Amino acid sequence: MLVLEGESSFRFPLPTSGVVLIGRDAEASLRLRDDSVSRRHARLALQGGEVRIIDLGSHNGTLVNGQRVEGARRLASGDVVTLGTVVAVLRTSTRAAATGHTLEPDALMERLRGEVERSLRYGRPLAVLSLALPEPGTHREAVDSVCATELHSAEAAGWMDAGHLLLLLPEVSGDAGEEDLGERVEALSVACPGARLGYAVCPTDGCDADTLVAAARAASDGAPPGLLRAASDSATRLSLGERSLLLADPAMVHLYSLIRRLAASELPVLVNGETGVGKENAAFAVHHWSRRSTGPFITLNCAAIPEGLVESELFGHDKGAFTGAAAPRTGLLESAHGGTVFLDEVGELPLPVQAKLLRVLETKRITRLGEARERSLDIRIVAATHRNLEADAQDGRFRQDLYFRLGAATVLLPPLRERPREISLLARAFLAQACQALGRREMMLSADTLRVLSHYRWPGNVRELRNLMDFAAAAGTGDVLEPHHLPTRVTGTPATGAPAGAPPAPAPRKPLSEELRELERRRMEEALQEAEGVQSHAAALIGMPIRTFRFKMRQFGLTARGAQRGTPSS
Ligand SMILES: Nc1ncnc2c1ncn2[C@@H]1O[C@H](COP(=O)(O)OP(=O)(O)OP(=O)(O)O)[C@@H](O)[C@H]1O
Repeated sequence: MLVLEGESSFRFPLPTSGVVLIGRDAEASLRLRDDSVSRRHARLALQGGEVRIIDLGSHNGTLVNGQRVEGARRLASGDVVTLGTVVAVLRTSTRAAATGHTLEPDALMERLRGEVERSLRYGRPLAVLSLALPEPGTHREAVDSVCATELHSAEAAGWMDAGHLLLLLPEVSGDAGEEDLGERVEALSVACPGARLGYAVCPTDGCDADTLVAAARAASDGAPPGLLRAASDSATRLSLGERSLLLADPAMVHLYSLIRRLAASELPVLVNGETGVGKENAAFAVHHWSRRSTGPFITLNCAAIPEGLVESELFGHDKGAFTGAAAPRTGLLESAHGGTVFLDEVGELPLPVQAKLLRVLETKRITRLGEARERSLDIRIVAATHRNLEADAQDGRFRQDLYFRLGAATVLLPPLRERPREISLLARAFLAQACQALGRREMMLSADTLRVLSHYRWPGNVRELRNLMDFAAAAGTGDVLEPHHLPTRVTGTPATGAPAGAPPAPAPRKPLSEELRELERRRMEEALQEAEGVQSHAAALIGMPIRTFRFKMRQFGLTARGAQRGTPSS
């Protein structure tokens, strides 16, 4: 029920059954302040989806749609109730009862999987709203009652555990100011003061049910009490000097708090993970958050240096130490004095160099090649590898004592494919950066592209994603990045190749979904022009629900006047 009192309006969620006392009385369930309202003004009786209002002998009377209520009067959705100068509008009865919406967790997830599929296939909006109770188990009845009165028939809700309710909201895009989401949030906040709410939308925050639920839950858990947070706002941006990192996956967030703790110690750290996963960033974070942050951060990729040169690179040499050593040279370890050395691909270090490195770490002293004197050295080592160093140490490919020394603290970074929440987030951030660097207009990722990216295995991890977005920004001509702009290794579409002398192959076809989307975009543009930019008219012209129309306008980068922000590249 929407209540308008004085200068403000608020929503008052009605229970499915029971009695609601309306008035200025401290005991009234719907407590009003206006002097025109009697202390015990009226009573609502709710049962089996039916709502009746009874005037309790109020001084100024109760009216329904302008008619004075005598005795009990049944209310229908949309009825306007006047209590003194306070007005209340009822919205109910077209909604199904609570039991129809509240599902068991498994059934809810099954339903969400279906909704995600539908959303991706037809480009329809879908939002997942998570509510975290202030105390598990409290306010459940009030929240259930809101679900019963507020959910449309296509929507569903369910308790995922004692403290979290999940709502599936098809056709809700989660846009700022969107009435549908706002109303739900307001009603839930009234029913459960202090509840934290978060939402995720498909495909921006995830292209599968589990990712969306995780994103919505993370957003609700991170929201301040009584407030709503979007999953897209719940990512953490870490600024490490000139480096900027985006973290959204809970595992990554926890790993970076571990790194922050480790940074405070002087322990060597071993970072493990596939290529391009962000190992150097993690190593830099150790340095940045340590007392050494004002000292140098020196990187050596052990795999990139010819075996014969590694030793002199690391330890330095005296003049004439070997053929070609025309002048004395400071090694990398020495030049990192007071700071941190990042030894990337440490597993590739030759065994004799490993022995020498271990000695340096143990004695904190270094001897240049060809020199007899030792110099004291104050460095911290952060090493990284994509290999299983423990297995290498067991098999004798890596010195066990050095492995124990370097791996005193180990940080294992998960591959990008295991952080689905971060794929779309990083893709959008990298694409925006690349467009800015090229001085070109911003590009958007279509829903299909997000889906393709979320299903790709990312063998090159974050680096591959960054390179891909750089390529897309440089090569793409339109404002929307579609799957056919991506390399075939990513889309999985086999390249079409014809043997020499064969008749010319027909023009490669685009997937039907893309052709349909282009047709849809064209029709929407035409409709917008015909309706002279009035969106509701344009939507009506092509028989599209206005909310879907608005959602797709943003997806396609269409403006209200029907002028496209750029020509689609095809
Ligand atoms: N969370 C993140 N946010 C933003 N950029 C990231 C993130 N993680 C990695 N990157 C970027 O991805 C690229 C690869 O990261 P990085 O060099 O740290 O990976 P790596 O694991 O050390 O790679 P390699 O195995 O090749 O040494 C870099 O451009 C880095 O800035």
